[in-house]
Amino acid sequence: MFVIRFAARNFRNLEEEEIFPCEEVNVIYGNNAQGKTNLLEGMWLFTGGHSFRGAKDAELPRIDPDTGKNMSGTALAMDFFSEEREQSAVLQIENGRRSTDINGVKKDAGTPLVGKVRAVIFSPEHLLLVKEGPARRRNYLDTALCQLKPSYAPVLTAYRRALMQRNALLKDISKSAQLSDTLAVWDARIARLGAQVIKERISFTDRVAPKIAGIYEGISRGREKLSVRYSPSLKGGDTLDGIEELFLRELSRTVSSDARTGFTSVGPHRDDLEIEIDGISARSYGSQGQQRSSVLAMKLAEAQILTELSGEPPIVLLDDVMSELDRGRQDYLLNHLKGQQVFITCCSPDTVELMENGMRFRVECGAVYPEEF
Ligand SMILES: Nc1ncnc2c1ncn2[C@@H]1O[C@H](COP(=O)(O)OP(=O)(O)OP(=O)(O)O)[C@@H](O)[C@H]1O
Repeated sequence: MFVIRFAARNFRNLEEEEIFPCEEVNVIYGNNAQGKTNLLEGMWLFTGGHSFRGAKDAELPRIDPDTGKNMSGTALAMDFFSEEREQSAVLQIENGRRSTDINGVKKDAGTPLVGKVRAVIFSPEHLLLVKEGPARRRNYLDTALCQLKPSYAPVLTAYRRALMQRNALLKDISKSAQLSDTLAVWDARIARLGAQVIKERISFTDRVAPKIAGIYEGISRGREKLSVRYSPSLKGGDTLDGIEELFLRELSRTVSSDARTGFTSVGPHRDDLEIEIDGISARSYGSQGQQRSSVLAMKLAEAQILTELSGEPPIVLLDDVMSELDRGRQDYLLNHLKGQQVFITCCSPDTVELMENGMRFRVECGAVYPEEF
């Protein structure tokens, strides 16, 4: 899919702006705090999700510089090509509430947009995927899997609920020992559901890992190798039954220490995705540029998976991705991402000069100026 036209009115610092991007790479550049990210944020909202910056809807309308209050009439519009036809959507935000108009059908909510416009976003916050602890990496796998396989979400939710119940029971067992009989019921449930979660995550990782490796090879110009591997807290067990059996054994082996802490110490909620560059941990040893490149590769691989899923590539939004990348890596992003529409924000006009094709837009004080090559 691709965006044909995007317009914003009274959104953040954008008063009344409209762009007609190209189908390939679009660079949005300008000094700090001019409105580049605001533009990407506006486009992202058409996925039906929350702001990728964690902003509340009430923060999105333009603040009147005279009164300091939110202005009314905040609206975003997007014409896009998807499912072999031109479509249009309008998103209005008033008093912290969203309403939509999709191809002329009005709805009093933002949710009807979900699945209409598909996008992948990289923002500086996503660097935590490599820099922080395993929870963010598990979340990367779970989010992708929920999109890829609708049957995964209920299994994951049921696992989390069962885990909470078991943890609550563990805390009570320390006060009344006869409750330990009930534990077996939860152990059986957790082992069955947890085995499914692990199995799905392993097969997703096997599917996405070669894509991530291939993209990283392109970004680093073949100089470095990135590998991602699922790292389960339960070692061994290949089949669903095998993992379930192993899980049950481990739950019973760790029960006394778990009862002391009130927390289940083994299972998919403790697993990780190992990310290594040339055989060493990207988290512990990776440079800023390597960590950035790793997350980018993971995000671009997510776009490839979404393409396989829906039959058309999502739009790719890359916010502030260029800093800390050398010219070779910048060149890859500007000139070698083919077959999908990309929006990249950056500050430096020097970076823009590397572009061989595509469109560029300069942003200044909330105004967007398309520029000729
Ligand atoms: N609701 C709002 N109303 C008016 N202005 C806003 C609103 N929200 C944010 N801004 C202004 O938008 C500007 C920030 O825009 P944005 O985050 O897009 O910057 P940017 O161009 O991406 O900068 P950087 O390169 O530093 O990331 C700031 O000047 C901020 O005050």
